[in-house]
Amino acid sequence: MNLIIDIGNTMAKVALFNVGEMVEVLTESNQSLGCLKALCSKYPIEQGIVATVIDLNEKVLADLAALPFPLLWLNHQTPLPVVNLYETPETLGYDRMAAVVGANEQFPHRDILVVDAGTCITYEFIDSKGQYHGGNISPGMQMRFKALHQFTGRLPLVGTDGRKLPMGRDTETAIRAGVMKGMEYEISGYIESMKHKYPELLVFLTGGDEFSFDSSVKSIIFADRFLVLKGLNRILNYNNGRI
Ligand SMILES: Nc1ncnc2c1ncn2[C@@H]1O[C@H](COP(=O)(O)OP(=O)(O)O)[C@@H](O)[C@H]1O
Ligand SMILES: CC(C)(COP(=O)(O)O)[C@@H](O)C(=O)NCCC(=O)O
Ligand SMILES: [K+]
Repeated sequence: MNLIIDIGNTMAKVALFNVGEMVEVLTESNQSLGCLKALCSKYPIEQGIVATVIDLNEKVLADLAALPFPLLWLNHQTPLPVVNLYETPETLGYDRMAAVVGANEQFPHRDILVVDAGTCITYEFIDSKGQYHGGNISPGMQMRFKALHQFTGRLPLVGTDGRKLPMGRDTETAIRAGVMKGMEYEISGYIESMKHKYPELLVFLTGGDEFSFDSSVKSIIFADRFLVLKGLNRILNYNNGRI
């Protein structure tokens, strides 16, 4: 069995895969992978992979070093099942690469846009030849709410809970709509503009931020919350015997 660890700027996601099947998944703090010990005693794990976009603290590093099986640290030198055309592979966040590897595994000969809505919203494009071209980095939902509060004199910190209107009628709904409708229009805009260039485009939506889509593009969207984990599992299997 494979241990898959995706450490983001907000949350760590840890999953167990038995060949291609995810048998368990946990979301927890990215400051203490407390679940590792329990998982190691619960499953016969043979190997693991870690992708992190943050510097890990000493405790997490020690816990990972103590794992009793080979661990692949995903980086710019790791062999990949797709072509990486990103011009700065050494600065790429490999959660982004894992997301397209996961999408490409499901639809290997399609042009795909992956939208990952987490701390940041990232937009990744991989073409039908399996070439990852890169994409864009945009503020995530919580970052938008926090920024409006932190960088203004009087705006309150607003969250997703509460009245949702297309156009705000008071300070709270104005901020909530500005963030949530802004994200939806941004995402729809990317999809619409990319569909002109790639008419057969498929779209994956992943990441921890759930939000409804009531725009016309819903038909070509595949929601797959575990896309990064699936991509990491594929990369680990692709490197079998090389760890
Ligand atoms: N248990 C949780 N704790 C914190 N945020 C959560 C949780 N579950 C979902 N979220 C939402 O998911 C977002 C984090 O999504 P995720 O894709 O894990 O981010 P990242 O990969 O950037 O760490 C947060 O911004 C928050 O809105
Ligand atoms: C863009 C990101 C912060 C997204 O991370 P996340 O939202 O998953 O925490 C991460 O992929 C990253 O640190 N990237 C490095 C810069 C780059 O990808 O070019
Ligand atoms: K992520």
